[in-house]
Amino acid sequence: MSTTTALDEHKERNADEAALRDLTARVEESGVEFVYYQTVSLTGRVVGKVVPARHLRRNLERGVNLHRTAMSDLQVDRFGALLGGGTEAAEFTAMPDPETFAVLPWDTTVGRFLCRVYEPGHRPEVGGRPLATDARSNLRRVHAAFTEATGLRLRSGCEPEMTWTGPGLDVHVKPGSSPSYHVDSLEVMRPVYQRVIRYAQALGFDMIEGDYEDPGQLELNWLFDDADATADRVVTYRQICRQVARELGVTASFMPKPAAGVMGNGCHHNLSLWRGTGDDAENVLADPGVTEMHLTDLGRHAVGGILSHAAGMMALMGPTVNSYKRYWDAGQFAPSQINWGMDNKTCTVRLSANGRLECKLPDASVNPYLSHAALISAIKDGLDHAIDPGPPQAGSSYEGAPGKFEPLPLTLRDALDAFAADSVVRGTFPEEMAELYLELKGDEWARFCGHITDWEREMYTEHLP
Ligand SMILES: NC(=O)CC[C@H](N)C(=O)O
Repeated sequence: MSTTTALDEHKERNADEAALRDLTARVEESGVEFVYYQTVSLTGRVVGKVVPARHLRRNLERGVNLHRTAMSDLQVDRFGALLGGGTEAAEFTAMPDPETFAVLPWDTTVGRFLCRVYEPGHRPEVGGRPLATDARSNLRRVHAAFTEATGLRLRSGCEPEMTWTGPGLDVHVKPGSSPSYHVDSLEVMRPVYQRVIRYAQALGFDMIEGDYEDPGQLELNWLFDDADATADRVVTYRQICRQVARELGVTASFMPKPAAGVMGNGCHHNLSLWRGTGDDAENVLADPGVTEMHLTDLGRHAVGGILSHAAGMMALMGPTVNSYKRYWDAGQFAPSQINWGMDNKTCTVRLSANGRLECKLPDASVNPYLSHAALISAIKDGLDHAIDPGPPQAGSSYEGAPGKFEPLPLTLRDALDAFAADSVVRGTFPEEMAELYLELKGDEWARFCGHITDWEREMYTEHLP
């Protein structure tokens, strides 16, 4: 008995003769000699292989093998066991998506494809199925199912902030003052932002604006797009920044909260929902006839869905132990309560423009394939059940709590428990993925709990006179 698998379908699409001929000609013309076949692991790490470009046709038709440890964030847990690994040399099949071909601007002899990963054909029970822990292919499936059910597409614009440190990047900050938005601060970052913007543009980003925020913190933005494309760009953007850091001999950190008392590195997701395609597409969150800040009914329900599942999504939006320090340090424009507001930067969801919801939970260490998949499910739940988000928060959320929604979980452990308990958010992912995520992140939390910090040494050491 032979059945067509998802892997077969992907292979068939890639083997379209005319498209193959076009692409191989393009790659030849570009002068690329080496090709990265890459994807991301569950924690957002870019993984993959390099193959000489002369094997391009074969790789497009059959993919490349990727060892299972690459996709399962192999790490040693606190008992010394390997998580998600195993002793057998199981290989998955990484199939490139032809439309993602790009030439690396920092070395034009290298090209890259982004892939989706499948169980290998020879495993009878699962052979040819999408790999359950492949977040990139999961987002595409979740998004396609959402479109099928609602006729809508999620568009998203992400704003990753990050901290640059190293020789030549220090900015002197006078006590009580801030370097935010100073062009003199931006000047210090000139070698950084110029390279990042040039590389990003060469990789097809429509870069729109950038600014200097807190010490060492740079935010460079690009135009929003379909959520799948934006998630790919967030991952590529972090790759670009790491490359620029290597070239300049400095450090590029997406750590969510590098220091207390200054702003953390957020990665706000600006969301809109579109019906139709091309020039006829309309954003259903706003009524084009109304100029003052408002939401349509669908928009209100989308906010209701996001807020109802904010706690359940938190472990994906703030995926590290350090993420939670960003929410604790109230007053630094990261959310700390589950609420929404009209152009209110202290809320979980800010209506940042008519028709645009800014979800402020995600930080710069987010895996954008997980965050967008979760947001799609939360929004769908909001639309399906006409969830009312209540009135917008007026004034700062840092003082006093409006009581409609539960508080945000404020440690990774609490967030993991909320994720495990939220069947809508958890159900966005194959169970195997949800379980691996809980296992990996639970282990990260446990290792942190066992770590003795400087704060404890200072707090509990008896310094006798
Ligand atoms: N400009 C801003 O809104 C700052 C956001 C803030 N850095 C955060 O952690 O989310």
